[in-house]
Amino acid sequence: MTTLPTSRIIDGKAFAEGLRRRVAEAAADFLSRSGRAPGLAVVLAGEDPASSVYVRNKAQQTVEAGMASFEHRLPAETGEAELLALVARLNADDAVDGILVQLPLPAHIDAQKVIEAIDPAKDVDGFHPENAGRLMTGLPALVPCTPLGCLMLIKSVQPALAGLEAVVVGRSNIVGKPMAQLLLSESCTVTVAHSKTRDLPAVCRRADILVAAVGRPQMVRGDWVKPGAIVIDVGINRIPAPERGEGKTRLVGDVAYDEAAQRAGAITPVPGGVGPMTIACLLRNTLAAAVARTGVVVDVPSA
Ligand SMILES: NC(=O)C1=CN([C@@H]2O[C@H](COP(=O)(O)OP(=O)(O)OC[C@H]3O[C@@H](n4cnc5c(N)ncnc54)[C@H](OP(=O)(O)O)[C@@H]3O)[C@@H](O)[C@H]2O)C=CC1
Ligand SMILES: Nc1nc(=O)c2c([nH]1)NC[C@@H]1CN(c3ccc(C(=O)N[C@@H](CCC(=O)O)C(=O)O)cc3)C=[N+]21
Ligand SMILES: [Mg+2]
Repeated sequence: MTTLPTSRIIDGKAFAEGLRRRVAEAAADFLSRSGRAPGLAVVLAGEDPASSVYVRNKAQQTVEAGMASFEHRLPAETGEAELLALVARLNADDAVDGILVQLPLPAHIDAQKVIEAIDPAKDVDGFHPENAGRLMTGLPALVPCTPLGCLMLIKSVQPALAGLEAVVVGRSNIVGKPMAQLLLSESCTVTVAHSKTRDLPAVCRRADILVAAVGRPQMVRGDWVKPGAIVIDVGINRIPAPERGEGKTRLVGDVAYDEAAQRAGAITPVPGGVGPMTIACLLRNTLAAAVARTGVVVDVPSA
């Protein structure tokens, strides 16, 4: 009788704690060498429920890492011109090394215009076209936090990625595309799948590294996973959980975890996988931006 090996669970929460500790040490060095702490400004316009989880966790962790946190909570009715004026002030403020404008923005604001207004040197999300272009051309860049965190987790279980087949499901500018670019930089053979991909299960089964960034709860099934593959679940989906009581919800990823864990060599859980890495990488990018802007030399953790 044969039994399938159970996969290694990639503990993103623990990895993120370690990363935040290293960032905090470097932030303390930065403070002692420059006379100020690295600073992160977060702008939240309106009340998106998914964003509020993220903002809550992040503000606390910024301060715990020894960085200055500047919160700007604006009403949902805030005009585009007003938001652009705030970004201009943050660009000019020397105490601010990183600027994050929480997405999605209210529908009356052109998000792309706001992203392009951020000083690329302070663009800790890595969403500005200048940083996206630098990543694509192999120049030093601020890299989007979620894919950077995913790459760190992948490398934690498989340091040598050259030649591996990677499949990224999802092609957004904030997750799928930069993830594909990072894996290409590691010399993986990269396939980017999306809603028009034909026979997605077969495409996924080719993957030694499978990254799901789709936004569809538990879409990736167990039999889409090649035995032994590394599975990275970026999805954050809140679904009803009547078993927990009336009106209760729970978080699930884009991967059917229990099934996939039967076949994967290693897999990230939701919660406790990619999510905590996104915040840790945001702090890492804030430190990196502070270093690049000032020339103060401290050790910035990298993937
Ligand atoms: N853990 C974290 O830190 C973060 C988690 N997230 C989560 O990651 C997920 C993805 O986010 P994001 O990239 O912003 O999402 P988007 O909605 O911007 O992009 C989703 C992508 O998935 C593709 N897609 C949708 N349906 C299917 C399908 N049935 N088959 C194949 N592909 C499909 C879309 O294809 P097409 O382009 O053809 O429309 C699109 O490229 C969400 O659950 C989000 O909440 C996001 C950011 C950070
Ligand atoms: N400009 C911008 N940059 C972003 O990076 C950005 C954004 N806007 N808008 C929203 C999405 C979503 N996102 C998450 C980050 C961390 C968790 C996270 O910490 N998740 C934990 C806890 C979740 C929980 O317990 O509810 C986990 O998965 O374990 C979730 C979601 C960043 N985003
Ligand atoms: Mg991000």
